[in-house]
Amino acid sequence: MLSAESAAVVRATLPVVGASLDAITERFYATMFADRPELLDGLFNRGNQASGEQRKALAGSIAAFATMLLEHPDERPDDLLARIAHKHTAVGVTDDQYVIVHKYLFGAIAEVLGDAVTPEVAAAWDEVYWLMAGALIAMEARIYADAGAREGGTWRRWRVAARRDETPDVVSFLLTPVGDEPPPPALPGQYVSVQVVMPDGVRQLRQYTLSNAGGGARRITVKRVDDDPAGEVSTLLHATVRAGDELTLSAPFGDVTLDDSQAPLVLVSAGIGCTPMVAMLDHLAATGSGRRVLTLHADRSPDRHALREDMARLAPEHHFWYEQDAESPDRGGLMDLDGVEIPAGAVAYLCGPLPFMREARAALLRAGVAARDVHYEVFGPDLWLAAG
Ligand SMILES: NC(=O)C1=CN([C@@H]2O[C@H](COP(=O)(O)OP(=O)(O)OC[C@H]3O[C@@H](n4cnc5c(N)ncnc54)[C@H](O)[C@@H]3O)[C@@H](O)[C@H]2O)C=CC1
Repeated sequence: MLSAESAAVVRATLPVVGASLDAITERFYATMFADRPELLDGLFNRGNQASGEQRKALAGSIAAFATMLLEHPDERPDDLLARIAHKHTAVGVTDDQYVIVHKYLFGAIAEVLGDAVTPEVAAAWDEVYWLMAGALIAMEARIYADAGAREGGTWRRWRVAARRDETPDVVSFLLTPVGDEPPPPALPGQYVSVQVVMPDGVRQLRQYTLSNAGGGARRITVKRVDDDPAGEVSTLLHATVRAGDELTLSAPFGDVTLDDSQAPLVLVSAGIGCTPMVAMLDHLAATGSGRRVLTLHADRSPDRHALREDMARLAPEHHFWYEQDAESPDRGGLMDLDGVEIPAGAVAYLCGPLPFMREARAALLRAGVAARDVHYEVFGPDLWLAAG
């Protein structure tokens, strides 16, 4: 909880800090990477750096955290922090990196805001930073322990047992662990980081949701993204990885996982957002679940619908929408819940492009699903902006 003195200072300075956050975070990353270029090798996503997405995410998260501390001084936004903590553990963040970030972030604040940063102002924002960092460090320690791993050290090698081209731009890799050590368990809905060495020698990581229940062999399903620097890892995996190759994967992380109640489920996805849904369906089938599951998926066309056969086989009660080439009983156009009976008391999971998720969430709320029962995760660093 923020001290009363700091709360007053943070409240008074939030408008000016908030208005300068973009400049502050730009300066922060520039100075940190100039001094510590090794952080760009195997930790930060350079595509998101180039586009400014990471900067906006950091600025958004600080502003959101400070605002929540002021509005709800007795609560900690654990749900939002947990989302970040899982992403951090998936890339291997370690405690000491919070000290590095602190140094460059507060250097940037002093540089951008100049004389406005009195010792009182610096101390109050320092308290905000360490409240957030302390909560994340504690959560990350627990998540690493649950994954049976040392801090930052969940990487292990997996062999590509099979490569399957699903659609013109989506490929699945079926992976088996290298060595005898049993892999940490995966929950349906979780993702792994894949670490690759790019042609220029720099290591890059990306997260991919597991697209099967992940007993012995784990599957990831990757869409090629040609027109965005952040897509360089997916495109490299498509172009170069074949059966017999090895890949470096983190343990599975992510807190949007299938709940274990008996409430009816509604799985709502579009495009490559099919992956967690197929993992959940695979898990329900593997465990002989008797739960009612309604699966709804929208895509460009049947040919572009990755894992279409798996989804149809594992989801007896499903509706598919296609913008092109829809054939009955599938429907044409974008997803439209008119005429779809949503079971009472349902728990819903959403995954797909952000505008799709916004529409789908609103439609589910109109159909009577409680807001607390609609679960989703935004891929990439725009997490907080979407949450706010
Ligand atoms: N949870 C997340 O954050 C996810 C994010 N994405 C991101 O979204 C981007 C596009 O994903 P793709 O699989 O290529 O999707 P896509 O562009 O192929 O679209 C798939 C389907 O989503 C639906 N859709 C798209 N925009 C919509 C809108 N404004 N309103 C209603 N329905 C809409 C349409 O039915 C479309 O056929 C990717 O760059 C990916 O990173 C994708 C999946 C999950």
